[in-house]
Amino acid sequence: MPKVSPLSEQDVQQGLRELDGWSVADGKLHRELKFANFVEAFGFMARVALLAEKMNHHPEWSNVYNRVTIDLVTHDAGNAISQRDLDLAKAINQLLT
Ligand SMILES: C[C@H](O)[C@H](O)[C@H]1CNC2=NC(N)=NC(=O)C2=N1
Repeated sequence: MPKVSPLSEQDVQQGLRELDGWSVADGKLHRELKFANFVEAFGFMARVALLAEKMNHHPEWSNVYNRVTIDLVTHDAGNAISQRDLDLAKAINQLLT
């Protein structure tokens, strides 16, 4: 039994409407970001890392020079998208404003 409820497809689509820059790819909330340089990209990642730790919800992500690719999925929901993913995506977007 998953410890966290997966969201319905409809709830995911509804959530996406309020999340600029995010899509669903391979069943995960997905966003690709490009920064001016590596320091900007890694600085962003450091801020997201603190946020993720505070929210106890952690991204799958990668960095190549000035690009950061983020995938959000909930392992405790059987690797489905849950409200925790929408909440983290929203908090990440707020960091970018
Ligand atoms: C024990 C701890 O609460 C869990 O392992 C948390 C930590 N971070 C997590 N992050 C993600 N992405 N999914 C989870 O299910 C999850 N679970």
